[in-house]
Amino acid sequence: MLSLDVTGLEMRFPGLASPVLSIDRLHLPAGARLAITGASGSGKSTLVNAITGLERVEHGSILWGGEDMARLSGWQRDAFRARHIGLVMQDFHLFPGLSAFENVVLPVRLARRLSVAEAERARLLLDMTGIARPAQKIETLSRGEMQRVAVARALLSKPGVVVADEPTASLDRSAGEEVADLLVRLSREEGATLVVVTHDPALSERLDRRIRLAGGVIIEDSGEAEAA
Ligand SMILES: Nc1ncnc2c1ncn2[C@@H]1O[C@H](COP(=O)(O)OP(=O)(O)OP(=O)(O)O)[C@@H](O)[C@H]1O
Repeated sequence: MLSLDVTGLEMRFPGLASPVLSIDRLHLPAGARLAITGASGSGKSTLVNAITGLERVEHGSILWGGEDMARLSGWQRDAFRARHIGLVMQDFHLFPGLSAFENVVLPVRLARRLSVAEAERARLLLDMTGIARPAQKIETLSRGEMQRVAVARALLSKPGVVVADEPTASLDRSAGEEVADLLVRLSREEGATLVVVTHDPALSERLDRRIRLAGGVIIEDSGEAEAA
């Protein structure tokens, strides 16, 4: 599992006078579980894009276990993400035409030959996420099942951190609760730090710490005392 240290982070976009994100300091110990909340436009996705390396950071540092994401080139960030960060997105990002199993192993297969141990782990993760038929075509699964496949895929390479962006937003309540359960339980069992952007109180309340953004600034932090 990886710790996170964000220092002096400022994200700006062309044409905007002020930064859309401005974070002086955010420390997350390895294995912590953080919820990022805030109104629409408050900077949640920009923060996720910065800490996962999807967006280039020009001001500040983002240390995952000591490695500064802000100093890596584009392809180095992609490699770091593939190796260390499991991503779960609101709209699943699964590939139709492929089975549940094929979706879980696709990122590995695109990078290298799938080992017997990885194939075995993919089957185990699908079992742990309650997907009974790994050969079922992904487009025939329910939305809740699709997101559970995405959770299995995120965990396949034993990432040190799992980052989920609104993972329950497009699910009904019971499917959302199942996915929330899985994310919290499996990230703990697999020893991954967990960072979740969510509007869903049922999910954020299950995490150890909540921060709230407004105008790109952290305005509430339930863990400020411990983190100081
Ligand atoms: N590429 C961009 N160019 C210009 N402005 C941007 C860009 N991306 C984001 N912004 C602006 O940055 C601010 C923060 O956006 P961001 O998507 O991070 O918010 P959010 O909290 O994730 O919102 P939501 O909950 O609606 O997804 C918004 O005002 C948005 O318009």
